Amino acid sequence: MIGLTGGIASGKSTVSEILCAKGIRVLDADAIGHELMKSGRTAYEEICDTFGKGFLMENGEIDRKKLGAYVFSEPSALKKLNAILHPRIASQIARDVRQTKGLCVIDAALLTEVGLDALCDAVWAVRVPRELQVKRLMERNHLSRKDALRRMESQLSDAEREKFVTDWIDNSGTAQQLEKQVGELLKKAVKAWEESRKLR
Ligand SMILES: CC(C)(COP(=O)(O)OP(=O)(O)OC[C@H]1O[C@@H](n2cnc3c(N)ncnc32)[C@H](O)[C@@H]1O)[C@@H](O)C(=O)NCCC(=O)NCCS
Ligand SMILES: Nc1ncnc2c1ncn2[C@@H]1O[C@H](COP(=O)(O)OP(=O)(O)OP(=O)(O)O)[C@@H](O)[C@H]1O
Repeated sequence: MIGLTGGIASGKSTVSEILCAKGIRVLDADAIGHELMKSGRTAYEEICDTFGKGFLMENGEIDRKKLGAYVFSEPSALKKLNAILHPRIASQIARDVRQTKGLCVIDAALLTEVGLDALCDAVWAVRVPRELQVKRLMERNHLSRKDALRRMESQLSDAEREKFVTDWIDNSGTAQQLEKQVGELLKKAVKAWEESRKLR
């Protein structure tokens, strides 16, 4: 199992796309979180009880953009949302991992915060220089510089990630340069995985 992490808008989804194109199964923690907060799920009820019906869209689903704008401006609210979702995301991913036979990658910005690093043999992290991260985040999410910085500051810094990362992926260059790095890391991971299978 490989953990894929990195700051917001560093390029994890872009790396995941490269991996998927190479036939690797990727478990996307953001997508799993989105599924878990849909109406009918227990997290939905807890989110409604905690944050009120003001965060619902007309169709009754949670308005993630509105909820995101609120929680990223209010640390105590983010803490409450994390307490509802993180244990559920962790359990769902642990279940998915148990059902996976081949090499698999967990894409999660909050890999260690959710405790998913415990499932991983290696942790890859994507990084970009801070200003480039701000620029990509502002452009992708149509955020002001202030809001982009707030979201970045709600996460660990790359210096803090250094403690648990086994391999860094530099995403300050072109798509081709990114693909080359991912290809090399994947070769190494496939080899390690095949070796470990021989020992089982
Ligand atoms: C705040 C929410 C509603 C915003 O939804 P939205 O669709 O706009 O964003 P999305 O889920 O795609 O997340 C985008 C990025 O924001 C960052 N992010 C998301 N949640 C958090 C968080 N709790 N703390 C810090 N950064 C976060 C990550 O870099 C993530 O990749 C949503 O992110 C959420 O429910 N977050 C709590 C669950 C969580 O921690 N998910 C990430 C698991 S790794
Ligand atoms: N090498 C690159 N050159 C230019 N733009 C890039 C590059 N890699 C990624 N991007 C762009 O940067 C933005 C952030 O990338 P991406 O969505 O992959 O980040 P992420 O780490 O998955 O974000 P999140 O933490 O929000 O899930 C996207 O708009 C993406 O198209």
